[in-house]
Amino acid sequence: MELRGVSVHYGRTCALSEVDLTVGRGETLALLGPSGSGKSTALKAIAGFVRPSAGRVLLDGADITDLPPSRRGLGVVVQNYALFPHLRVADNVAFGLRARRLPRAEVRERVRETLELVGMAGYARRYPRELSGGQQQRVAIARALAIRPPVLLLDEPLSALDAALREDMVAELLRLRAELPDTTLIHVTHDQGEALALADRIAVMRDAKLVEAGPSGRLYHRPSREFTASFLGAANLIPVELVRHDGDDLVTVRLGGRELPAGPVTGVPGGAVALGVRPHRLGVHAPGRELFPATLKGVQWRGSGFRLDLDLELTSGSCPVRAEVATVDGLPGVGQRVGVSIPDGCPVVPLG
Ligand SMILES: Nc1ncnc2c1ncn2[C@@H]1O[C@H](COP(=O)(O)OP(=O)(O)OP(=O)(O)O)[C@@H](O)[C@H]1O
Repeated sequence: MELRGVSVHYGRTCALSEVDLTVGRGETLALLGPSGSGKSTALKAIAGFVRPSAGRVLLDGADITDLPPSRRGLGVVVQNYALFPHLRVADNVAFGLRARRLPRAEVRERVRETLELVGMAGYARRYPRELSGGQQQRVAIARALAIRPPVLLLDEPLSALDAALREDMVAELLRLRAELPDTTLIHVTHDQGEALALADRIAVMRDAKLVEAGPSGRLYHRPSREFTASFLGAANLIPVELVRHDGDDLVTVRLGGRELPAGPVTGVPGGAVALGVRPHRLGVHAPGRELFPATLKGVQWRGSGFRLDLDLELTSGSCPVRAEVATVDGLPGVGQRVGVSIPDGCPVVPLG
């Protein structure tokens, strides 16, 4: 599946701006970004629900930009499942097969197989209203998969479910993916955990543009853009000065008058840079000579640990950061000064 320079406008709103993106066969891609960044619009352009104002959509090298959705042969699952309420589960799943005029015996067999695939074999005769939200979502996925589409498009398929059910469904989607190794999955989400759990590659979107796309591990560990570092893994971005390159992609940076080994560094030009430090990698202690001085601004207990809001004191001014720690025993109270440790080897990203 390929998008080549695809733009979409709704009236005067530009919802997608010159997006280039390729997804390989059998690959799972997450389109990740904040609300309104254009993720759903990108999915709709692939499905054929909106017409690009520029660019082309290709499937297996063939240009499908001008084909109506029904002739693209793709599977689509949207946020609120949209099952046909007056049809039983089996008839919902059979819908696309009957539209393709498959023989009855084949339809019956395919429905049985597909319901089994999503763990809903025992529910064929129920109506959608007799199912839970998670079960309805499984049926919606079965309905999209029944025609064995080469590409399955999922638009926030888990957003209507509660947190526990969402985690079960992530496990379910992973299992499904293993059973359908040739099916390409494109998954729209604003949840970075879901994207990291499910996707081989992630495409990060912001303000109608593709910020960066790449293998999930690379994007998490070596983001090359500030927005990727902060959105994927909620890294603190601490402005630093680049002192020197130490070979490969390692560097030395200066922070608060001290030098610190850092990297990987990806695609940093001459401009301003920041250290991307995940909240769980910051250490917070009583003040000490080897530590960076900070003020403790707030403490939130999160059950499994604490979230601390701090103001890191730098020569250039203060920088708000967030830390996640297991305990606050021995720490001064809110409003007091603390010491922060920053590990070596944090990624460096260009600012802006
Ligand atoms: N039918 C429409 N008419 C006008 N503007 C639209 C329409 N659909 C979306 N938009 C606008 O286009 C932009 C991108 O919307 P889109 O739904 O693609 O974002 P998204 O990243 O999927 O957001 P969310 O996570 O909230 O669903 C937004 O500014 C939105 O307000």
